[in-house]
Amino acid sequence: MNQIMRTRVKICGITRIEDAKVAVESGADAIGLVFYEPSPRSVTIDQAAAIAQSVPAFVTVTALFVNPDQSYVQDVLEKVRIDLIQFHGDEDNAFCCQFNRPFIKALRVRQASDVVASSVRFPDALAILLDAYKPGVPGGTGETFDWSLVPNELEKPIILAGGLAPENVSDAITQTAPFALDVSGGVEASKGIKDAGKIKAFLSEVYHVNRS
Ligand SMILES: O=C(O)c1ccccc1NCC(=O)[C@H](O)[C@H](O)COP(=O)(O)O
Repeated sequence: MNQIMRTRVKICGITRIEDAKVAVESGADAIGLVFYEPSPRSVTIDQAAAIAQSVPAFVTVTALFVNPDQSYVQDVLEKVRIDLIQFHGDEDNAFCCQFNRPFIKALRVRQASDVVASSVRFPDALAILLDAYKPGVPGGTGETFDWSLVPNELEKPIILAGGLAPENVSDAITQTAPFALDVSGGVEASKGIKDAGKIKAFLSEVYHVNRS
C-alpha cells in the first residue's frame, strides 16, 4: 500500500480501564464508550468517567449513543471527558449538531446509494461510519457487510465497521481503503470484555498492511 496516511483505529465497547490501557498501548487512536443500556457493553456515567480519565492526550474518547434523550447526552458531556460523539441510531443532522461537539454518524449499509445519501444528509458529521445492517439490532453485531458497497470516493472520510477481526482486517483495508476502522466484538474475550491478545493482533495487522 505504501501510504503516508495510516489507517486510524478505534476500539469500541470498552468497559474496563485495563482494556482501555491495552488499546492505547497497542496503538489505538480512539476508544469508544457505549451509552446505550440494552447493550452488554453499556457503561454508567461513573464507569465512563473513570475510563476516560485514564486515557492519555491525543487518544480520542468517543461516546456512542443510539437515539438518546437530549438531556442524557448533555449529562454525559458534563461529567465525562468526551472528545467525539458517535450517533448510531436514527438521529438527524440537527439533533447531532445541537451539542456543539464533533460527531460522526453511523449508517447501517444495505445498498450503495444509502452511503452517498447519508453523506449528504449529515453535512456536519466529521465522518460516516459504515456498519452491518441487521434488522432490529442498531450495532455491535459482529457481522460484516458487503464491502463492495463501500464507495471509492465520498465527500466524507469513511470509518469501516462491522465484524472486523485480526483475521479479516488486512483484506478490509486492501478492499476498501477506509480512513479508519472501528472494531468491538472481534477483539473481545466475551461480550464487553476485551481480549488483550486480539487487540494487539488487530493493531499489528493494521500496522503491517499500512507498511506493505
Ligand atoms: O456495541 C454495541 O453493543 C452497540 C450497541 C448498539 C449500537 C452500537 C453498538 N456498537 C457499535 C460498535 O461497537 C461499532 O461501532 C461497530 O458496530 C462494530 O461492532 P462489531 O461488529 O462488534 O465490531
